[in-house]
Amino acid sequence: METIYSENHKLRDAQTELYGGQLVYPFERPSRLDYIHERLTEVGLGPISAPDSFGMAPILAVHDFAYVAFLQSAWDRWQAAGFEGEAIANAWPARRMVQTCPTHIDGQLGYYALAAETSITQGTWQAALSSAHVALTGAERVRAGAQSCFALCRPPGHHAAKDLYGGYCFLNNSAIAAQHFRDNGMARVAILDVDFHHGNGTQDIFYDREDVLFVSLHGAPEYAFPYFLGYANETGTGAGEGFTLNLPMPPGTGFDIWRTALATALERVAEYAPDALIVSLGVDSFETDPISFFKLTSSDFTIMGADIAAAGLPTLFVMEGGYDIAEIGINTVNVLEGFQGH
Ligand SMILES: NCCCNCCCCCC(O)(O)C(F)(F)F
Ligand SMILES: [Zn+2]
Repeated sequence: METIYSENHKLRDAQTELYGGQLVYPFERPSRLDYIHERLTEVGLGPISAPDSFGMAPILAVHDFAYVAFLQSAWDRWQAAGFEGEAIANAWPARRMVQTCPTHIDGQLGYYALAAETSITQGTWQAALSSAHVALTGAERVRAGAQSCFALCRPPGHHAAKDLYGGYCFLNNSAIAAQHFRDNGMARVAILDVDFHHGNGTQDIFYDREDVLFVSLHGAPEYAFPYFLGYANETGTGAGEGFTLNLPMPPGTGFDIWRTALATALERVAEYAPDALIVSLGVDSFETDPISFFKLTSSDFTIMGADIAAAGLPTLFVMEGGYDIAEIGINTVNVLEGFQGH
């Protein structure tokens, strides 16, 4: 299986994340991809190629123009406003307030942020754009006939909506790839999100559409970020009714339960009969992930990959989360090796 990868991810090098009332070194750190890259090379999964550039059109096919303009200028405007630290939202249009975008950068951060843990820093925009181009290059490989491809994306994307960032995400790589498939001849695309966290952004982007099926296995929103989307009763709206399937699971869920949910998810995918499958691949369902509460083991990830392969669909894997960094390489590549059958 070929991997698409760019060193540009290192331009996203935030030094602070708001966690437990403290500013800590971010869980979503550049070294995550070093461990995955090292494991890919160690097992010889396949060639590792640089992304092509796709400009801004595929990004603007998913994200609002004003939001993209905000992301491009936020850091410079934050600095120009005289703030010392990294750009972090601290005020939101909460209940019964108006959803009007303010003029000041401090207000705009809160208007566009869905959470406060994620800072915007020098290089964040460039890294996010490059990450989307990694996903698009992987999509092109699948379009050109590859049975599978791994888009080693960083920063991740599945929390980003058309006009929202947060949860370490800025541009929704999987959604951008799905829209690219749709804009280039595919009638139906399925997105399977196996990251521990609900892909609220991906769900939101396609929620009223029947041409992209969204299926997610994740920590129950009563207990897990993003908390405010991901319930089983969210099934789509309008033309999209029935084209969102959420499979939330409680703290302590192990692979036996998790695998049953995967089987349900893959049944829905088979019924939908898409032209391609995009897997939002986070491995934070791992038993010792520091910010999650599922109990999958490293060998479970191999079985996960094999189960996904059984769907028999052209498959684009898009990297999302995973924070037990010493194990992220093994766990991620186990999925890919399991998918390939060796
Ligand atoms: N007390 C825990 C607070 C966690 N706050 C942020 C969690 C973000 C998860 C990001 C991710 O893993 O879903 C992605 F795939 F997007 F990277
Ligand atoms: Zn996650």
